Amino acid sequence: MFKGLVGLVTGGASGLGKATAELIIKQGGRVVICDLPSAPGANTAKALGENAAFAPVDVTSEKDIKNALQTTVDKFGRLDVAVNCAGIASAARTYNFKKDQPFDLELFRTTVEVNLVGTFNVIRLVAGLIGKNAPNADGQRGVIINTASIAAFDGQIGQAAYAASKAGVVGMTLAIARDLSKQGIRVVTIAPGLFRTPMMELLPEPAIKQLEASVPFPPRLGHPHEYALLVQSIIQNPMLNGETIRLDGSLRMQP
Ligand SMILES: NC(=O)c1ccc[n+]([C@@H]2O[C@H](COP(=O)([O-])OP(=O)(O)OC[C@H]3O[C@@H](n4cnc5c(N)ncnc54)[C@H](O)[C@@H]3O)[C@@H](O)[C@H]2O)c1
Ligand SMILES: C[C@@H](O)[C@H]1CC[C@H]2[C@@H]3CC[C@H]4CC(=O)CC[C@]4(C)[C@H]3CC[C@]12C
Repeated sequence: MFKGLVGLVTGGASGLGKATAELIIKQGGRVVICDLPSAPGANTAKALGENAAFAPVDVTSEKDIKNALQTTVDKFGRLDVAVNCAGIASAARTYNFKKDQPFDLELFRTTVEVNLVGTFNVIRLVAGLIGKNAPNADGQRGVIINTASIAAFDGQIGQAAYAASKAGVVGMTLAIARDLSKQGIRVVTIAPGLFRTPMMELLPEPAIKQLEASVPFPPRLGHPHEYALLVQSIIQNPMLNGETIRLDGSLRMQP
């Protein structure tokens, strides 16, 4: 299905990104895993074989992403699909009245910097390489897929920074799709609900079980592979563009 396709996945050493990289390889594609130097990206790529490579990056760094794109060209000669999975999350109320403390502004800045600015940094740089591809019969040169969160719409208590960062990803999706449309590059965002990943497992198991029970159907956490299946569908369907797709078992989060 993806024979000849070259993908780049940020946050590809863990969770949803790792599942996406695994699916691209399984479907006959090649993939560059971009993740922090401290992440197990090299081992993940090694386990996936010769069609996978690791590029250590901070998504907020122009230099790192340009180096990753050079690695992509050196190893695989092109780029067709970029998937932005890199992200961080935190929980703190806007004002903690018990401790008489406002939300830490550096935490807010860092959350937006990684999740929103980092995602845009990757988009604005991968677009240049994807745009060099010869167009297919439909005029398409490639696809960029971003990861928001249902927190962009249902932001829970303690999620102001995370919700703002993810709402920004949702908000820029259509504008970027329009910017890149003449070059035949589609841009789609996925807003996942609750998925069993290391990020989710930052919560204690009882809290995870409680969140899990809140999902109408199926009443469970999503499997990272199910996120990757939506990435596959987006790649395959040329009419998907400029939209954010919730992937959440019809969950609407309570405060
Ligand atoms: N797990 C969920 O329930 C859930 C729900 C909605 C949205 N999301 C989003 O999905 C994406 C993937 O999350 P996950 O659950 O797989 O989490 P995860 O923590 O397993 O993976 C996130 C990856 O991003 C990497 N990363 C973080 N900051 C980075 C940076 N500055 N530069 C490069 N890489 C960086 C981490 O090293 C990690 O490998 C995130 O954007 C997250 O906000 C997750
Ligand atoms: C929909 C998902 O993106 C978010 C919904 C609930 C969030 C979790 C809430 C608790 C946080 C605790 C923390 O400090 C680390 C991040 C969280 C686990 C956070 C992760 C994102 C989700 C799951």
